[in-house]
Amino acid sequence: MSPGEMFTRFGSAIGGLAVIWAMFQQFIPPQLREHVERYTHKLVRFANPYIQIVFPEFTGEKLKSSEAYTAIQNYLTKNATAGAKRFRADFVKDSSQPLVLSMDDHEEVTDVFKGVKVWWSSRKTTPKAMSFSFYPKTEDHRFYRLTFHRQHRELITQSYVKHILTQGKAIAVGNRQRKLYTNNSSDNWYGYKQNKWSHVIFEHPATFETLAMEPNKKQEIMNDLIKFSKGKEYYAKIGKAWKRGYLLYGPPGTGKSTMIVAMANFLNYDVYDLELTAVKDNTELRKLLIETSGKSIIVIEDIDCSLDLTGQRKEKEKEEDDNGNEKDNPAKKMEKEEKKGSKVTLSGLLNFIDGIWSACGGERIIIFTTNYVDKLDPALIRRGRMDKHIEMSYCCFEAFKVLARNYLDIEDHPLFPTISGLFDETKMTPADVAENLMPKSDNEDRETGLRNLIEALKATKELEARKKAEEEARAKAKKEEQEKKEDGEKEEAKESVKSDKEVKENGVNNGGVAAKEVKENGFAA
Ligand SMILES: Nc1ncnc2c1ncn2[C@@H]1O[C@H](COP(=O)(O)OP(=O)(O)OP(=O)(O)O)[C@@H](O)[C@H]1O
Ligand SMILES: [Mg+2]
Repeated sequence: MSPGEMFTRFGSAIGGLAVIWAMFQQFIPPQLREHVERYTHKLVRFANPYIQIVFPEFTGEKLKSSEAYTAIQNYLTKNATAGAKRFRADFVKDSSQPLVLSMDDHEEVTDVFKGVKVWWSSRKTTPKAMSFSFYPKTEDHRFYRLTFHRQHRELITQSYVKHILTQGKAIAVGNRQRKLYTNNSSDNWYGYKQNKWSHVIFEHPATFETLAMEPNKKQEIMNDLIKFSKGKEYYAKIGKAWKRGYLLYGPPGTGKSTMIVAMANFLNYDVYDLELTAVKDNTELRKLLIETSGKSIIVIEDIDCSLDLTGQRKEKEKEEDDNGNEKDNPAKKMEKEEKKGSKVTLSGLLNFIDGIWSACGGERIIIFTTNYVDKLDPALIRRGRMDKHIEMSYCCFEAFKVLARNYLDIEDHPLFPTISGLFDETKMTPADVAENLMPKSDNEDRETGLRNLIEALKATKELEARKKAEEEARAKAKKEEQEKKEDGEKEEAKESVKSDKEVKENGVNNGGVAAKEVKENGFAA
C-alpha cells in the first residue's frame, strides 16, 4: 500500500471514530459534531504529506477511452510491472503484440523518476444503484491513481506526467501494426461506414538492409529520414510544415516501390497509396488528405501516368496566348475529361502537397514515383515540394552483393570478379538480377544462381552490342545517304551553273555573229 493511501485510510478511520464518538456524545450540539468531524479530516489531510492524482479510464462526453489512461497503461506495462503479481490480459486488435498484460485491479507498483519514487495503483469502483450506463461493456469505472510526496509536486506534475504520456504514446506506436491504405471511390464515402480509405495490415518485409543500392546513397537517404523524423522542433522553428517530399525516378524494376516499403519499415510509418485516377476533383483530394494520420507516407505511383498533369499547364497557357484570354473549346474539353476520368488539376495536386491543408496531421512524407522524370511539370517537382530527388538506377556491383546476400546467403565467391567486370560493361535492373539469382528448384546450388546471372549478363551485353552495332550501321547508312544526297545536289548545282554559263556564252557568240551580219549585210539574218 502506498504511504498516501495509508494516510488516507488512517484519516478515514480517525474520522469514523470521531463521528462515532460525536454520535455517542448526544449532549454535544449537532453543529459542534460537524466541526469535530471536519477538523479531524483536515488534521489528517494536513499531516498527510502525500498527493494523489487520479486518471480515469473514460472521460468526456464522447465516452472515449482516455488517451492518458491508455498511455499510462502502456507505460506501466512496459516499465513498472516487475513488482506486480496479478495481471489482466487483454487482446488488442491491430497490434504487433495482440496479448497485452497489464496490472490487475487493485494491484500496486512503484516507479522511480529522477531519483524520486512514486506509487501507481490500478483501481476499480462499481456504482451501486445504476441500472443503466453509457459506459461500454462494463459498469465498472477503472482508474489509475498516482501517489507521490508533496515536496516533488512540481517535478511530478510538470515533468513526470508529461514523460509517461509521451513514452506511453510512443510504446503504442511501436506496438501497433502498421497499415497500408488505399483510397475508396467517393461513391462509397457516404452511408454507414463512410470510409475514405480502406486498409490492410502492412506486412511487406523489404528493408534498407535488403534493398540493393549503392551503399553511400542508401546511407544518405537513411540519414535524411532520421533527420526528418526527429525534426519536429526544427520544422517548428523554421516555420515549415513537418513534411518532406521525395521523388523516386528510374526505369521499371529498379526498386522504386521497394524503396518506399523500406522507408515505411525504417520509420515505422503507415502507407497511404493514393490512386489519383479514382479521385474525382480537388475537393475530394483535400478530403482524403485530411483523413490521413501523422507518421505516414503518402504515395502516388507513376505520377506521369496517373493524370495528364504534365501538359495541362502548358496547354492552358497556349490557349490563353492565342486569343489573349482563355479559349473555350467544349468538345476538346469533354474529350480530355473523358480520357482523364478525374478533374484533379495540377494546381489541386500542388495544393495537396504544400498548400495550407498539407500541414494538418504533421510528420508526413509524400513520395512520387515515375519512369520518366523529364515528362513532369517542373512546378510539381521543384525543391520544397519534392525536396529530394532520388534516382533509382541499374544494378551496380555493390547493389548486386546485397542481392547475393538476400537470395543466396553469400558474402563473397570466386565468381564475383567476373560478375563485377560484367556489371561495368552492361546494364541490368535489380529486378532482373534478382530473378536470375532466385533458385529455380530446391536442389539448385548457389553457384548455379551466379552462373545463371553471368549467362544473363553476357546475353544482355551481346544484345546491347548488337543493338549498338545496328544503331551505328543505321546511323552510318543515314549519313551516307545524306552525303549522297548532298553530293547529288552539289552535282546538280554545278551542272546548272555550267549550263547557265554556256547559255550566256552562246548568247554572246550569237549576238556577235548577228552584229557582224548586220554590219556586213545591213540587216540581221
Ligand atoms: N533495388 C532493389 N533492391 C532489392 N530488390 C529489388 C530492387 N529493385 C527491384 N527489386 C526487386 O524487383 C521487384 C520489382 O521492383 P520494384 O517494384 O521496386 O520496381 P519499380 O522501380 O517500382 O518498378 P516500376 O517502375 O515498374 O514500378 C521487387 O519485388 C524486388 O524484388
Ligand atoms: Mg513500382
